[in-house]
Amino acid sequence: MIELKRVNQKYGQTQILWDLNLNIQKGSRTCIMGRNGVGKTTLLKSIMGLLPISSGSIDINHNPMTKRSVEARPEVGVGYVPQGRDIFAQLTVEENLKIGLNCSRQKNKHIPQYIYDLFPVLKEMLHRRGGDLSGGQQQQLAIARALVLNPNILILDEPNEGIQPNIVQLIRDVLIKLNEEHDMTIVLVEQKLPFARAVGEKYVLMEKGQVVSSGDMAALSDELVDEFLAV
Ligand SMILES: Nc1ncnc2c1ncn2[C@@H]1O[C@H](COP(=O)(O)OP(=O)(O)OP(=O)(O)O)[C@@H](O)[C@H]1O
Repeated sequence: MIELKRVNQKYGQTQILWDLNLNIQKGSRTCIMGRNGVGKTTLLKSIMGLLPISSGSIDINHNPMTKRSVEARPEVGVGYVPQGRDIFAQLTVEENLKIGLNCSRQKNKHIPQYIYDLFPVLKEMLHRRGGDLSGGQQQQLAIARALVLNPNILILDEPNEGIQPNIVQLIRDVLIKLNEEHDMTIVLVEQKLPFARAVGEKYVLMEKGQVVSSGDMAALSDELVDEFLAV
C-alpha cells in the first residue's frame, strides 16, 4: 500500500502539490487522472523519491519513505516505469534489463522467465540495441525492466503515450494479469478514459496539485469527467 499525508512539493518557488492526501490499497489497480499540468507526474516522482517534498509523509508497504532515497524504493518492493520510458538507446535489450537487476541486493541476479512470457518480443530481440526498437517495443522493455526485481507495486506514468493500438491492448492485458495472477498493486497515470476504465478498479482525480475525488471506477460519473477531465 501507499499512503501520502499532507504532501507539499515545490519546484523552486512554485508550489505544485498542495497538502495532498492519497491512499492506494494493496492489491488494487488505480488510475490517477487529471488534466495536463495538474501534478500527476510530480506526484509519481515524489512517491519514487526522485523529487524532494517540502512537507508531509510518504509510507510504502508500511515503511516510512519520506527521507529515504530513490534507491530505497526497490527495497520495499516498488517498480517504476517513467514517462518517456528512459530506455538506454546504446545498450542491448538484455543490458537494459540487467541494469534493472543491478538495483538488487539479492545475490541470485537473473531475469525472471515470466517476463519473457509476458513480452515474447523481448526474448527475440535480446541482443538488439534499445534505440533500434519501436516505441511499443521500448515500452515493453521499460515495463520488463521495472519487473526484474519482482516488485509488489508497479507504478507507471502514461505507458500508452505514442503507442500503437495492438501494443496498448497488450499492455492492458499485462497489467491486469500482473494484478490478478502475481498479486501486484498497479498504479498508473492515464489520460485516456477508455483505457483507465478497462484497467482501473479505482480512480483518483487530481486538480491543481490536490486529490479532488477518488473511489471505485464504476462510480466515476459523467459529471466528474466533465468537471475534472474534459478539455
Ligand atoms: N522541473 C520542473 N520545474 C518547474 N516546474 C515544473 C517542472 N516539472 C513540471 N513543472 C510544472 O509543474 C506542473 C505539474 O507538472 P506535471 O508534469 O506534474 O503535471 P502532469 O499532471 O503530469 O501533466 P501532463 O499530463 O502534461 O504530463 C506544471 O505546471 C509543470 O509546468
